[in-house]
Amino acid sequence: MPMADTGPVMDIVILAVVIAVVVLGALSGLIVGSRRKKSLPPPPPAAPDITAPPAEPHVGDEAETPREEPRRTIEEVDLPGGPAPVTVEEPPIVEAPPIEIPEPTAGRLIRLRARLSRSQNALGKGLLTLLSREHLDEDTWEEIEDTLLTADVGVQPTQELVERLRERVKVLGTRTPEELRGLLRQELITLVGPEMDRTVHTENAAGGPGIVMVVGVNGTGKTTTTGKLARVLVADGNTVVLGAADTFRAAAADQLQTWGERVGAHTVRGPEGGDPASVAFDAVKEGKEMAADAVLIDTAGRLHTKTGLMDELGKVKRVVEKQAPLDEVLLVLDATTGQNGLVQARVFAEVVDITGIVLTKLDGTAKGGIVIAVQRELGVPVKLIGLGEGADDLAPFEPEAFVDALLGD
Ligand SMILES: Nc1nc2c(ncn2[C@@H]2O[C@H](COP(=O)(O)OP(=O)(O)OP(=O)(O)O)[C@@H](O)[C@H]2O)c(=O)[nH]1
Repeated sequence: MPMADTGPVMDIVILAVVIAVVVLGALSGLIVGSRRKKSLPPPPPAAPDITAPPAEPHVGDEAETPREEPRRTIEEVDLPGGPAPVTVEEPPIVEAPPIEIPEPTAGRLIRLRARLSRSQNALGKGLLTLLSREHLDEDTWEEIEDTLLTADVGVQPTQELVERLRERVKVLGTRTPEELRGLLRQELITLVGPEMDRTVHTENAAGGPGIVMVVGVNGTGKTTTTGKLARVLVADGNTVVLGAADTFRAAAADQLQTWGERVGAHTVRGPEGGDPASVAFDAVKEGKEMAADAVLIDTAGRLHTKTGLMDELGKVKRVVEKQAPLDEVLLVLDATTGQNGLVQARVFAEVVDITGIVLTKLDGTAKGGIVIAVQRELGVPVKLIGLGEGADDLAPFEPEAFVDALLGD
């Protein structure tokens, strides 16, 4: 058989075998590669598993130097035994609010007399002008009566005053302006009641702090008056503890505390809406522990229902009196509310035994005669009067100085 015929066939067979070997080799390489890949450990998670529970801290964890810590240079590193740099830490300067020195109480009414100018014009000057008329006829006396009524003196006191004036003018005969002024002054002072005890009782017979409860409708100036009274007492050399028993409004307690801080008086307060009686109790307790001269208790004055008010004030009073009797119960009335003020006075007098009245806002009214009317209504003296929003605009009430201020110079 000739060799030339089988040559090309053999070439093809050889080529096919070579290709088969190469393909098999490549395939087996791929399989091994993929097996290797599958056997590699899974890569660590990029971020810690936040769903896992937090690991317990281990001893020494905190000792690790945080990466963020700046590298220290050799100069900054302490050598053992070397002098440690002394870093003196300045204590933070906490500035205590400056304690104010309130104005002395003596002569306050005289200083503030000009504040009564509206009452002065309506009452004092009005009456003096009428009395200076040439003929004091019936009409003039009626006008005098009207003037007194308009200034809220009240019906009964007005009639008394007019009667007495008429009588004395008739008896006296002569009527110089000075004489008339003198007569009016005397009669007004008599009407105001110079003999009444107007001391704000802050001394306790048993030697503990005097306990003063301040009551009145919200908005009359009750909290402000409690704060101002604290100043009056501090000005007279007393130490005072304030009880913010008006827990109905948190702002009222803040307001009282601010008043106290200004004169260095400690304020006892409770949670908003808390029990007023327990605040009052604590205030008296702390006042005793601190050996304070006086404890002033500011109360809430919601007049929604008389029963509610009675319950609340009655409870405060009872709870306080478990420790010591009340020395003073001051009713705060807004002089600008006129007859409404008298209605309030009646309600409060039924609830607690009022021992003194504070008439506020007398600076903004022509109705200074309310002093006379309210005393008549309650049979209780006006002890303090408010003549402005300033911290020391609360004056002890002095009948003579008051009448002089009404009549002007
Ligand atoms: N012009 C004048 N304003 C006064 C006087 N006394 C108090 N006031 C003002 O009356 C407003 C009411 O006073 P407060 O002391 O907040 O009244 P409150 O009765 O305690 O009422 P609550 O705080 O709601 O319980 C305030 O703006 C006081 O500055 C006063 O004698 N003259």
